[in-house]
Amino acid sequence: MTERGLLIVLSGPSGVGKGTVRKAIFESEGTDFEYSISMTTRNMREGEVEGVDYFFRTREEFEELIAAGQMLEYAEYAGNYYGTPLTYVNDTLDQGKDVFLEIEVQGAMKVKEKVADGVFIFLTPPDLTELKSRIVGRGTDELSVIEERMEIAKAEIDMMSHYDYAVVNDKVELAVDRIKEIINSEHLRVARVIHRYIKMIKEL
Ligand SMILES: Nc1nc2c(ncn2[C@@H]2O[C@H](COP(=O)(O)OP(=O)(O)O)[C@@H](O)[C@H]2O)c(=O)[nH]1
Ligand SMILES: Nc1ncnc2c1ncn2[C@@H]1O[C@H](COP(=O)(O)OP(=O)(O)O)[C@@H](O)[C@H]1O
Repeated sequence: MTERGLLIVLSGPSGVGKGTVRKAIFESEGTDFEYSISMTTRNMREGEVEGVDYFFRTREEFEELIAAGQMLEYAEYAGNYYGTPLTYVNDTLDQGKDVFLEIEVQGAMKVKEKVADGVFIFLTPPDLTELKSRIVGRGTDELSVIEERMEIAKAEIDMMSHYDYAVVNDKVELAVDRIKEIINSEHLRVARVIHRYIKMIKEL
């Protein structure tokens, strides 16, 4: 039997840089894990590609998949559904490959209930002033929405203690290196190494 892969969950408040750091991780050298493409009901943005950035679906289609038990987790965020298709994650882990999710906090907490041995990483801003300037700098939100997002972000930051690791996103390259180091060290945890040895011994 193949050893199951690791499920790695990167989460954190809106605007902290999850998407930016995730893309930088996948563009960097020496990463050997699979990205789980999420499903969403939000409109496709310019430059986005179906099946690359997201699987874009209608609310009805999304709700059918929820009802059929086909989502590992989902959350409603800014008026749209976002979720992780279950089959891809399960099949890929079963093949012994690591799977990487980049999702918001509510969804990450649901995954934690289901996959206790996942690696849960919380990306934090250096401070709240910097978080606000990143949300403002993105230029997609009006002032009232920014204030609302900041309130949500504070509540999200309160969830940090439920995670295994907190990584500061001060500089993207540093955050990428820290996350890669965490994943490498998780592979070296005694329980996983013992499992690998037992398997090797059985194959002798
Ligand atoms: N729960 C959950 N959140 C997701 C999923 N995919 C993306 N998200 C999160 O949904 C939020 C909104 O994503 P998006 O609309 O792409 O906007 P942006 O990342 O804020 O530019 C981000 O915090 C993502 O991390 C998913 O499958 N499940
Ligand atoms: N380490 C960083 N330093 C400065 N700006 C950053 C950093 N990481 C991300 N950003 C910027 O912050 C904004 C929010 O990043 P984004 O990846 O969209 O966040 P999230 O996916 O968490 O909502 C973007 O404009 C992005 O370019």
